[in-house]
Amino acid sequence: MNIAFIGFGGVGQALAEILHERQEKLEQEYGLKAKVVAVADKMKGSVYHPDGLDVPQLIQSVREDGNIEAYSNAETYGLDSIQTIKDTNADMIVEVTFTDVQTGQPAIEHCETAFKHGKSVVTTNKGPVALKLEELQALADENDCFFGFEGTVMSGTPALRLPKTTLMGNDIKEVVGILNGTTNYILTEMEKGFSFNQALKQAQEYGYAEADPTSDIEGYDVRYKTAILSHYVMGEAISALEIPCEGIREMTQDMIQEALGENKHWKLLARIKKTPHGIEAAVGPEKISNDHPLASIQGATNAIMYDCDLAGPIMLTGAGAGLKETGFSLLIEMIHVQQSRTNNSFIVR
Ligand SMILES: NC(=O)C1=CN([C@@H]2O[C@H](COP(=O)(O)OP(=O)(O)OC[C@H]3O[C@@H](n4cnc5c(N)ncnc54)[C@H](OP(=O)(O)O)[C@@H]3O)[C@@H](O)[C@H]2O)C=CC1
Ligand SMILES: N[C@@H](CC=O)C(=O)O
Repeated sequence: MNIAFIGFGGVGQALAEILHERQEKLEQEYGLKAKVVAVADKMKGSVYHPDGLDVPQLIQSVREDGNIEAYSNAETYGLDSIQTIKDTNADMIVEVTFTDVQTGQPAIEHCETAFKHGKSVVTTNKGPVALKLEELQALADENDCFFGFEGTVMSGTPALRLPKTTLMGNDIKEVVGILNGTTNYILTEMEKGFSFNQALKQAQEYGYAEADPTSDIEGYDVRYKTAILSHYVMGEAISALEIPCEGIREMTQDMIQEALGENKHWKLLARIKKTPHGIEAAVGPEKISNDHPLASIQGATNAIMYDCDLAGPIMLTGAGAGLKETGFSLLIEMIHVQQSRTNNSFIVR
């Protein structure tokens, strides 16, 4: 599998390191020979070598020189993201540029270009999936390509694959979840007495927050994830903009402490419900009591509850953000692609 990274920030670098560190195990256990052949980043430059790049040297160039082009053994430098997708020997495009909650660009164009050139895409970028899932999936299918996006909801915790595979046969009536690591981290830290801004700064340092954290704080990131769940898991496409959405910017220390005094916790919740008139979804802060299953979810951990008609309520909890965790969500997609290539079978989503 020849891999090209489009975007090489926290998540991209984390995945590159995982691929390098687990190289032997991936090959032995899953037959996955993953070779990083190209990286294209907006400000940090781009490198390409058809025979593969040396990952430790690549990471060193980025972290020590702040520039990918400090890497010394590439064949080609300076390709832009579209040229990297079209004109290299990569067959797996890892789209990890920032999520644009208005247009989904440039990631949508990256995905379209890849599929039109017969290349598969794995991404953690919510824009293309929330805004263009149907069109992009159709284009991928038409060109015999894979489109993987597990990490768009709850990073490395399989919030999409679990309901689509393990819970098959149930009718999922309702989904409720804490779907943003940054805001859950902020709310948890505020309960310990830290200020909103101190907690946000820490979440940014840990790599949880979006490039523009407004998206986390105002709830837009959760709104996108809610749209993805509604479409992909609940089977009805709703426009993200139609989902009523309130974030946590107005949350004060007084509100947090008052809730604690009542044995309650503020949580930013996403709710998606099947009704006779179609899907109803909303995002907003709710004060929930100590005995609510989501009340104990702390820090960047997220959780989601699927209300299944046969299996009853099922809750999944795990990382909602984090670089290694999100890198893992991309790795699992690659392993699935490799296994389906090896077995000549359909991919288990
Ligand atoms: N971090 C997390 O925990 C999670 C992140 N995600 C999603 O994963 C994606 C990546 O996240 P993360 O790595 O944390 O974000 P970063 O901001 O660290 O990295 C994004 C990278 O994309 C680059 N970039 C932006 N535009 C372009 C472009 N047009 N062409 C090439 N490169 C571009 C940026 O370049 P430069 O900085 O040089 O301008 C930056 O290096 C985002 O979409 C995010 O929403 C999803 C789940 C969890
Ligand atoms: N900024 C997001 C990252 C994952 O989608 C979050 O904090 O959850």
